[in-house]
Amino acid sequence: AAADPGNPAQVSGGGRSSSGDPLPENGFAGRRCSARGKPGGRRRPDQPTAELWTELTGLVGCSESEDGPGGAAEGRPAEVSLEEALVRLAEFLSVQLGAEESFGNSADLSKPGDVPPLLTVTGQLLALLAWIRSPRGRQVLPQATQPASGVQPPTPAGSPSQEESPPVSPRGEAQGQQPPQLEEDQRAWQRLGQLILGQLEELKQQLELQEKELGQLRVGVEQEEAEALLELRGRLQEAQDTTEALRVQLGVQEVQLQGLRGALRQLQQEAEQKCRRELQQMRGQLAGLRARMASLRQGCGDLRGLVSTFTQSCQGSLSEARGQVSWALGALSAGGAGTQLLEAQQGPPTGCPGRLLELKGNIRVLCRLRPGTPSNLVSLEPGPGGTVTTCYRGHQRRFRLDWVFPPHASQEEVFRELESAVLSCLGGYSVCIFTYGQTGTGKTYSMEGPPEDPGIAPRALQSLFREMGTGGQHHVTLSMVEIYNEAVRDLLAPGPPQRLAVRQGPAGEGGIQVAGLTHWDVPNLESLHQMLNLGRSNRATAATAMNQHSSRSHALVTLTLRTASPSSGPGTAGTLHLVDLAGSERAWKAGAAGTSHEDRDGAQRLREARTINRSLLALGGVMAALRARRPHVPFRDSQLTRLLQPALGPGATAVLLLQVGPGGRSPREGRLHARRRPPGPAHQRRSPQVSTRPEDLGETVCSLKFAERVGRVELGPARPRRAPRSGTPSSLSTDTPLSGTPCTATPSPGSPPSPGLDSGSSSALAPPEDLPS
Ligand SMILES: Nc1ncnc2c1ncn2[C@@H]1O[C@H](COP(=O)(O)OP(=O)(O)OP(=O)(O)O)[C@@H](O)[C@H]1O
Repeated sequence: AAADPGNPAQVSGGGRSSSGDPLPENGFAGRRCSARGKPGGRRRPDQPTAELWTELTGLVGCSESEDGPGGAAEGRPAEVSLEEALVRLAEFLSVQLGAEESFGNSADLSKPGDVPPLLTVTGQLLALLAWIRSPRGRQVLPQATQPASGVQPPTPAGSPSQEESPPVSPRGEAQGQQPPQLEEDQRAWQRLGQLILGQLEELKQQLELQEKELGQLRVGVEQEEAEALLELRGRLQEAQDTTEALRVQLGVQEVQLQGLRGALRQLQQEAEQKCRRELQQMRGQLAGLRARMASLRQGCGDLRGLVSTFTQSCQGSLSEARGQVSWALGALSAGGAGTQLLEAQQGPPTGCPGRLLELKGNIRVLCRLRPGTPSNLVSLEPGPGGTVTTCYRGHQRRFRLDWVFPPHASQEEVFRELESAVLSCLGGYSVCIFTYGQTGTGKTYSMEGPPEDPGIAPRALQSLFREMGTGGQHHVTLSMVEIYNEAVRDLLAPGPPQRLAVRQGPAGEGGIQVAGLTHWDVPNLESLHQMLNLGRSNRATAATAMNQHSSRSHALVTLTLRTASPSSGPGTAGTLHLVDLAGSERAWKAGAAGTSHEDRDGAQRLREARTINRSLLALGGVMAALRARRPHVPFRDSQLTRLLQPALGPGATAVLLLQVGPGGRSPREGRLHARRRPPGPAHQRRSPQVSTRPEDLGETVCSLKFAERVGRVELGPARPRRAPRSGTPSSLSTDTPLSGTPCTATPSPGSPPSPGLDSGSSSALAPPEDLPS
């Protein structure tokens, strides 16, 4: 149809040649050739629009050449029908339209002026195709293969009508005798062809334009793509670098995290351990505080007791003073004031020591720690109202005592605390000082002490004699006994120590009596020391001879101090008991026999331990009864308590010095110690090193318990005693002055008393005739 716009017959595919037409040169024939050269006749996607156009026009040319007479017979390209050509053109245009739309050049069909020519042309082609395929078209079209067929395709204006057009005759005839209708048709065809050609031209230009734009777009897109690709690659590289760096950082941070976690775990563990430790410490402190509170409560109770005792004592003293004053006034008014006042003045001295004693209380428990005591086992708060804390089998226990001496306390310091009690004997008070504790804890050291550093006994005697002066107002007597396996032996008796009988005194006289006990008059300090040495040597000799150990027996020294009574006055009789108690070891320990040849010794030790324990238990029982103010006090349960009855009776003062040390000797050690121990004063002996076994601490705890119990005992206010009018010395009895052998003779100074001693009276050591039965 494009080949010759002025010839509609060519468009309809009439079998004429296109001679003189410039288009068929590159028409369908060429297209056919290229279609053959390319299998399938498919158009390449990159084929430019100009080529397509050429191909299209070539198609029309081919069609025309095919229509020529005999053209197909000589190997010419196959005929293309008009319909096929139109179909292909429509296809092509619709593809083009699709391409335009895909570039976003879709037309706005609502405005008729904006409808693109390509769409109009395509629409007209489709209308033509529809007409060709319609029954009318099919009827007409075979005739239309001839130029004279008179086929009239539909025009945009709707003319000419197919029905009205006359039948098309062959071309030869039509050229000769063309009816006016046919001419009309031809003109219509020409107009249509021109219209189509114009539109195709316009289409071609648009296509070219679009191709150009497409090319530019492609280049732009490719450049953009390349740039974007480059940018993306750059970003990818950056991202990879960043990822790598982050990975490294992550690794480092993971390592740091691990370290931190480990540190955290360690910190947690440390904190837990610290918390546990602190908790334990706090528990210990709490337990200590509780114990302290309990002891404070107890101390409070004691203090109350002391206050009431003090009040009673004050009232007693006041009434006594009132009585004395009224008696003195009465005596004065009676006219015999001179002599009686003198006698009254010689009544019981109520000086400083006595009053101090009353204030301090009549049962006092002091504690002395031996040097070398491990502080992890026994710790203390020294001083008045001090405490001793033991740590035994993981349990801490605190004991409050009246006074606690530290390990470095001197003998002088210890005695200073006891001096007032000792001197109160001069005022008629009865004072008893015990040393109590395990073997090897320093009982003998504290009581006797070495010569260069004397203990309580020598200092007490010295102090008493210094206080008495040389006035000769006091009459001093001395007795010394030992209790071994419940046997009482007189250590000052002439000859080997004899067993003595202890009896209750006659009814009404009270107290106890020791038959045959020797009492020595002591004129001065030197004589006293000689007598004491005699007693110690007797004890040591006995221990050696009988395989005994001094610490397996209790030793009692009794000093009686009577004021020389004026003829009309009663005077006073004070007593000082110095008691070195046996070691407080338990029986199982003492009885733990070693080898077979030592079995006899073991049995002996066991018996000793039992009797010692029995006597100490009895002492504890007496203390408990006194504390509970029971009407019956079991003084008769042991020889020890019987002998101590006057010292623990009403109005007496008792001071218990508890010795605490690292532990005693084992029985085996004790035995060896006993065998090796030479006779002589205790201070001349050297005790072996004591053991520091923690299990020995059990003994210390028991001793402390005992001491604490004793500390709670109340004996009532201390009272001075009047000397009996009979003139006999008072020793172990309070109510009954006579309880032993009165000594009138005094051993000469410088020579210790002995059976052969002639000190002016041979009867001095003889058993008294008035010995109580
Ligand atoms: N405070 C102290 N300072 C220095 N040494 C002491 C002290 N206390 C005790 N000792 C020493 O400890 C050792 C044992 O003391 P001591 O013999 O007095 O004990 P003990 O309890 O009387 O024993 P035993 O019951 O066997 O007689 C002695 O060598 C003594 O010198």
